[in-house]
Amino acid sequence: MTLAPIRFNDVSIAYDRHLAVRHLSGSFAPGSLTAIAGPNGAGKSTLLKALMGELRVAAGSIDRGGLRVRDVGYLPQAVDIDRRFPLTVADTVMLGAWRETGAFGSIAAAAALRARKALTAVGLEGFERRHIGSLSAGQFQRVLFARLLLQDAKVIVLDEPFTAIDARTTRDLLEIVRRWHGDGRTVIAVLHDFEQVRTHFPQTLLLARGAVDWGPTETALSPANLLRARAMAESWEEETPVKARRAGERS
Ligand SMILES: Nc1ncnc2c1ncn2[C@@H]1O[C@H](COP(=O)(O)OP(=O)(O)OP(=O)(O)O)[C@@H](O)[C@H]1O
Repeated sequence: MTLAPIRFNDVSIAYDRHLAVRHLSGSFAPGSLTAIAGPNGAGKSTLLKALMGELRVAAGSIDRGGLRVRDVGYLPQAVDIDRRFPLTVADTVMLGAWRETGAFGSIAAAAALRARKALTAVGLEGFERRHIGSLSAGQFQRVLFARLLLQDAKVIVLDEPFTAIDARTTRDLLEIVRRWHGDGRTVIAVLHDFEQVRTHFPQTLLLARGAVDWGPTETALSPANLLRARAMAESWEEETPVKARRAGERS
């Protein structure tokens, strides 16, 4: 599996004129397993959305190493996924194979077989006909991992995949992440649990709008870096009132 790095070249991303990510440079090496960690509002989801082409960069550039966005396996945050569609578990997993079957084409028997295997791999054998709206949060996350298995992407991007997921499901899904890494795929995951990051993710981007550190996890999550990230978060929380106070002082 040959891949080029995914490079961020001095990337800034804005909502209106508010910069959510500032001057980020660095790269995800092919086959790397990287956590993106940082305080609330640090720009982690924003970064993934820009990587997935959902947001345009305000400045700088993202080089996806020749990959098309549709070739990346992407799992958005659970809150961004609508489960009210009248889809079965099998239909949802099959969406991972749309490149082979065509969005409206007849479903290839081979892909259907792979879907069943993927469901077995995530511990949901026999769930094919269940409606996705009837699943628990953990079961639904397993379905979405089965869909990623079917998609067979070389780069996999996960946004808080284990939030509100129980310990057993998390352990099973982390095992799938470990296998993806073993296959040589590039995996990037936004995570909040530092212990999980330290145990399972060799590389970390510690983000606080800008990069605090990006490299081996042990170094990136050093106490000094975590303090810096917290201080940066406090400074952007205070940004608006400080400006207002200064304006007031001058008048
Ligand atoms: N659609 C939007 N419109 C305007 N501002 C937004 C939008 N989405 C996010 N933001 C702002 O951009 C900043 C970064 O948000 P983002 O969701 O990327 O952070 P995050 O690091 O993923 O946070 P969390 O850990 O809380 O999920 C925040 O200040 C947020 O309020």
